[in-house]
Amino acid sequence: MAFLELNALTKRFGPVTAVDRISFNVEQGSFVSLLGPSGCGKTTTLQMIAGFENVTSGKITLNGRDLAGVPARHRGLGIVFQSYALFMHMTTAENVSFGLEMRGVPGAERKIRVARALDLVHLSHLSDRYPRTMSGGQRQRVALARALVIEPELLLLDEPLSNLDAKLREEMQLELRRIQREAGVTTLMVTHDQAEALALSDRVVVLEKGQVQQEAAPFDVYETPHTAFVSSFIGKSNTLPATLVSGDASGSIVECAGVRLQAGATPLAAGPVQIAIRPERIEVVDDGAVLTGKVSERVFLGNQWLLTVATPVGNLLVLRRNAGRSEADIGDTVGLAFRRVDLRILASSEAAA
Ligand SMILES: Nc1ncnc2c1ncn2[C@@H]1O[C@H](COP(=O)(O)OP(=O)(O)OP(=O)(O)O)[C@@H](O)[C@H]1O
Repeated sequence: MAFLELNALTKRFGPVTAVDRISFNVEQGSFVSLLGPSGCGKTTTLQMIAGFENVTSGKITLNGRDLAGVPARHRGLGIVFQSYALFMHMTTAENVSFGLEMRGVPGAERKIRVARALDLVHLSHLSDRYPRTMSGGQRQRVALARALVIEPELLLLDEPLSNLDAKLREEMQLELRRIQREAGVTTLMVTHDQAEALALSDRVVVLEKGQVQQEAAPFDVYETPHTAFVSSFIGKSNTLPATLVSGDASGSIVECAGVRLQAGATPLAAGPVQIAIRPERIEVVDDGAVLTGKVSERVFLGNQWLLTVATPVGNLLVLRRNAGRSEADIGDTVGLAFRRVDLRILASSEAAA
């Protein structure tokens, strides 16, 4: 039995089904992200686990315990929200200590546990400071220490880094992972940021319109997306409508805008499909081009160039590593090539509907 189990969890607000029969597991000690666009039901799912929102149907089991009817304060959870909601009139140490006081933990033990939690988040030197005198990243650490000091069975994070600027956010991602590992706490994080989910998680659960689209390790979600939605939501992807002419476990042939292309393996039957290829899997080549096209846009990203190439099958994004020399320019004709396995066949959304 998994540590946290969601079984056909459903939430309806009147006619709106916000969460639609969601099922997934979280193993003890692991870090799982619930990832999806705005309005897909992430926060509602988290709120049901936390006990802040009633469940319409389905079941949540934590460490073998059915959470139905268990009030939020008895669920043993640590929670960090997007706005850290620190007590502004309390110092760092007082903020962290508060939850222990509420639970009647004696003073001497409180002191030891607060010191340990502050040490974990590297904030021991700021224990007497007030939140208003601290940076966003430091406040975020206080919020984490406050959630962890009660030694929760499960840590719930709702967009915990989204108030931080880009650079700090990257730093805090690494910190969050270190803290989670050191504390050994089972963690479920809600985010709309795919890069954050990939960087932090052991497993990613991708949600769309209240339903689980895919649940897998970050590498697998990126490399083998199950649907066109997952393919385009996680990383950049060129996704085009096509017709599957023939295909099996060894490879396939597709037709896209009248052009026949070799593609990867597929279990799907001949008919309408979508094809998807990552921009970094397309090479610009002098010989052996699969497609030829004209560069219509060029963006310099520092470590990479992002080209848009108008080809007979449509516009394709092509990502090239910056090797310290100039890149094909707007108006240039370029040859493009890719491995057939990198051209993935996905069920067309019309066919799947
Ligand atoms: N209290 C409510 N009453 C009615 N509808 C609600 C309520 N809370 C959420 N919803 C609806 O449920 C759906 C899912 O909302 P939810 O907040 O869970 O999405 P989300 O994925 O967390 O989005 P975001 O990233 O924007 O917070 C949305 O259509 C939302 O409008």
